[in-house]
Amino acid sequence: MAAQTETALLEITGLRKSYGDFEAIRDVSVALAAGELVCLVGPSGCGKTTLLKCAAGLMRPSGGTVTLSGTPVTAPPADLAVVFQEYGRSLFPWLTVRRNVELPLKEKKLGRAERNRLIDEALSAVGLADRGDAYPWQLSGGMQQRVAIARAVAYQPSVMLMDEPFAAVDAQTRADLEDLIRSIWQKFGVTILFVTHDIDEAVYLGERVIVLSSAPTVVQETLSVDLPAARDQLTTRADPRFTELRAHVYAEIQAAKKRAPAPATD
Ligand SMILES: Nc1ncnc2c1ncn2[C@@H]1O[C@H](COP(=O)(O)OP(=O)(O)OP(=O)(O)O)[C@@H](O)[C@H]1O
Repeated sequence: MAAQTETALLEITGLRKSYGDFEAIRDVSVALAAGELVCLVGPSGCGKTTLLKCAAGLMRPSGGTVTLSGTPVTAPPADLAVVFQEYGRSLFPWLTVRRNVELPLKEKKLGRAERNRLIDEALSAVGLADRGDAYPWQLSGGMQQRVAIARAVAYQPSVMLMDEPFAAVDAQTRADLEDLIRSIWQKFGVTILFVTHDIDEAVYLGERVIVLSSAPTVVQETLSVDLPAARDQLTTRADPRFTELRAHVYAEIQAAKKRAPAPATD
């Protein structure tokens, strides 16, 4: 663990969060090395969104620390992007796809040519090179989520935090978007922390899967996903090792749901 800490890009240490008397997160430590793709799963209501908001500097934890490249995160850092589940609410309907992707780039002091290059590259990475002039409401849900992903990619963050980004799309689109995330991760080398309640998705996407307990939440287990890096919806999901890993994570989550929380130590 010590070696990982030394090289961590995003480091969450001893994180705690209570809402009034309700103890949501008791003690969570997660460290991501640069270029890792890590999935976070846990029972419903265990605090996945809370954890991500604290990691993004959008919410102040009750205790513990978050650092990005060694710098404490107390507000949303410039080199971090978040993709939320509700793409419908994260895109501006009165702006075209291009303008939506461009919006956060305006904060960076870039020339127009460079800005356009980043927008083009991001839209083509998500397969929307020819839809730049469309408005979000003219696109399907899956396409709108691609726009939200393109916006994050164009921003060139060192870390992308994704909060159940595919929960609201149909199964076929979801499979396509999962493959899109793997390809973006491989192409841009971005570090990704991906939150999902879907066990299959976590195992399919992640190089590591972190299983959280029920609230008050602790890390129940960290699992290394020893599947080949080149993943494919048919062959990977038919791989006996995939089945083993998903059964293991499923059992861990069931155990987490049944386990009575330990009394607080402080
Ligand atoms: N602003 C708030 N005030 C009070 N309680 C809250 C608040 N936000 C979240 N909670 C509670 O904290 C716990 C964790 O919520 P959170 O949304 O982080 O969980 P989650 O794991 O993302 O849930 P899900 O899997 O259902 O999306 C839940 O019990 C929730 O009811």
